[in-house]
Order: sequence, then C-alpha cells, then structure tokens
Amino acid sequence: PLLIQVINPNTSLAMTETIGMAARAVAATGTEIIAVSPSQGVPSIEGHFDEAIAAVGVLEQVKRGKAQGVDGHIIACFGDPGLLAAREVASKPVIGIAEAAMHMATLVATRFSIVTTLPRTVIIARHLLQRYGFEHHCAALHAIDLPVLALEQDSGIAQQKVREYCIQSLHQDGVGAIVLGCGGMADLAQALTRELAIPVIDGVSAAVKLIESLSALGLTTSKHGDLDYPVAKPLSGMFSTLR
Ligand SMILES: O=C(O)C[C@H]1NC(=O)NC1=O
Repeated sequence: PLLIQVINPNTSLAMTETIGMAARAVAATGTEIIAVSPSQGVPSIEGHFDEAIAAVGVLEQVKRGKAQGVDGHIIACFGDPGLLAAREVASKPVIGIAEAAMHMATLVATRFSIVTTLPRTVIIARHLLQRYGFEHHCAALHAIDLPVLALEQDSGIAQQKVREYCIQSLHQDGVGAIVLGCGGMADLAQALTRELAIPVIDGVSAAVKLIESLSALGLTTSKHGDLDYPVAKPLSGMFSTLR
C-alpha cells in the first residue's frame, strides 16, 4: 500500500478538496491520498510572486510528508512551484501536475494544447514547456481569462469556459490532446474526454499514476548531483521551521 501526499500550494481548502477527490478517483486499491495545503500563503497562485510565496509552503508540507513517511509528493498547482527545491528536500519522488500532464499528453498525441486560467499564466506555462523540453509538442495555449478561484464558484461559468476552449481547441489547433492547466480543473477531465472524444488530461490524476509507477519501479528522486539534500545551515526567522 502507498501513501501519497497531494499538496495544493494555495490556501483555498475547497480547491484542496477538489484536488484530493481527483487524486482518489484514480488511486490504485491500497493507495491512500493525503490532500494538504500550506498553513499560510496565498489563496490562489496567479503569477511569479504568488509562486514564490507558495514554494515556501510546498517545502513546509514536503517536510511534513517526509516525517509521515509518505511514498511520494505531488505539487498540485500548474506552475509546479518549488518543484526542484522540494526534490532536494524529499527522499521520495516529487511530481508537479504540469510536468505530469505534459508527459502524459506526449504519450498519447504528437501535439497538445493547454487550457488555463489567466493570460499571464499562459506565459508561465510557456516557460514550463521550455524548461521541460515540451515546447515543440504544445501547439497552442488558451486562457479562459477568469481568476483561479472562479473555478470554486457554484455558477459553473469557469467550467463552461473550459469546455468552450477545449471544443475550440480540438477544432482549430490541430492537436491530439488537451492539457487542463489548473489544479482546480482536475474534476473536469474525465467528463470532457468522454464528451469531446479527445484525451483531456488532468495533471493531478496523471501525477498519482506516475508516483505509483515510480514506486513500483523502485525509482525515487536522485541524490546524486543537484537534487542532493540541501547544504545544512542555520535558517532564521520564519524559515527556521524548514530545518
Ligand atoms: O496558474 C493557474 O492558473 C493555476 C494554478 N494556480 C493555482 O492556484 N492553482 C493552480 O493550479
């Protein structure tokens, strides 16, 4: 049996619930999901400033998960905030939902598009594509132009916009798959895949299966080189809890 920690790096507990449910929906029998949020930070992550703040919370939660003996950590925000820092701290695998979704998309299609929230997040997603080496696999990126927390409102307006952009993308972008670019969209992928008859990929569920695969293969974060544990030194003030 596996214990997987799913970290929603923002402090919106409703989104943590959505993310936890999406993870549990695909978890193998015997895999337990612990969905958490940082004790302090930002209610939603919509840019570099938010990501820098959220990264500290991610590190705090990774340390907690490590103490709980989890078998892997998932960073459930499409910016993958703190991913490499978290890998330095962790002994077990750490997977970001953007990298997970992008990897899965390349396994089922030659080109994919991304549907995310704000126009500025589209730019950040482009940085991720470059960083992960998927620039040439992503044919188009779309923003529904609504804030992240619109996905937690009951109106369903954000969900409707995601569906509209997915339909537009499958007709116009010449892609074989669509990646949902927000942890808060995790509950939409399966229904959209069925309705639109194109793989619509959520990074939360993709990351759960990647952690299970890495665990089954006996693979974990390398401590040879730059992902070795952080150099030991005294940490002051608010960072002292990260020791
Ligand atoms: O950047 C985005 O639009 C998505 C990203 N922000 C957030 O609070 N959770 C996320 O997945």
